[in-house]
Amino acid sequence: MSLAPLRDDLPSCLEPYLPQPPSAHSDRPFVTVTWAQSLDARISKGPGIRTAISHPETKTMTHYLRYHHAGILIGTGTLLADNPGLNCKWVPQNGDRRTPKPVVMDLSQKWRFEGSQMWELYKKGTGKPPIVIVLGEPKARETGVGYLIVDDPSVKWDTLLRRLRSEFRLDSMMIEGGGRIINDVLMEAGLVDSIVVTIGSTILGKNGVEVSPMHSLTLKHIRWWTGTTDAIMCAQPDV
Ligand SMILES: NC(=O)C1=CN([C@@H]2O[C@H](COP(=O)(O)OP(=O)(O)OC[C@H]3O[C@@H](n4cnc5c(N)ncnc54)[C@H](O)[C@@H]3O)[C@@H](O)[C@H]2O)C=CC1
Ligand SMILES: Nc1nc(O)c(N)c(N[C@@H]2O[C@H](COP(=O)(O)O)[C@@H](O)[C@H]2O)n1
Repeated sequence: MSLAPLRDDLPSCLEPYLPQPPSAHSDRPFVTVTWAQSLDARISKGPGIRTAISHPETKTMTHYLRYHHAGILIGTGTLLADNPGLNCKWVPQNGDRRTPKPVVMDLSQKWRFEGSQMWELYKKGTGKPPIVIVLGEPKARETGVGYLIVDDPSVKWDTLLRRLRSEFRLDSMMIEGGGRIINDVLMEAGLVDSIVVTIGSTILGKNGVEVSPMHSLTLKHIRWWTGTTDAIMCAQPDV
């Protein structure tokens, strides 16, 4: 799949929200939470249903964000439903290719790298093998895969992100979903640096997976971009 061109005005719009050099005062990565939602705040038609929301030009924006992050993290629901590639297909004019390290949650070890879309992209040389978050020792270690072993089935985001930085040197992390993960991390005070939301001109209905955290969240430094059919909102949590 080739990408639509990146719209000229997007880099300057996104620039203040891109990862900053690692802070000497923090030992967690720079964290961006990003997703594409419908007008009724749904990110898919239902659990386990891969749903296209973004217009090709906002899909390219997502790949531009992937270009600027060291890692990209998704939850088990998304991993099993979407079989995602999680690589970066956007290439700047100078040809400097970069792709993030996928980080996937698979606590109960149901997923295999071999045969997945990530594996296909890795074999083609256009994607990296993932870090898999597992509960307890991995049942089988797959070649190329890194394992982040947790001993508590309820993962603490702050601890997890710090470990991704200290053990795997990932100093910026893009969290793409799904619903449970986004709703959880948005509620963690001081954990999220930037929020980038694509709003598609579609309505997905009550059965859809919703982005709506437990409590309200105030945003600051808000910026909007409008495209052919979608809008993008960039912001920072006001904590
Ligand atoms: N439009 C968009 O931008 C995106 C849409 N999606 C869609 O979202 C849907 C999946 O969302 P969800 O079902 O909410 O799944 P999810 O991807 O958020 O994963 C939730 C699962 O991850 C595990 N998990 C999450 N937090 C955990 C924690 N703190 N400790 C331990 N385990 C934890 C649990 O197994 C939980 O059931 C799919 O339909 C997918 O297509 C996913 C990503 C982006
Ligand atoms: N930006 C965006 N727009 C949509 O309409 C989407 N459905 C998603 N989904 C996310 O992208 C992942 C798929 O990535 P690959 O194209 O396979 O690399 C999917 O797993 C969701 O995280 N994103």
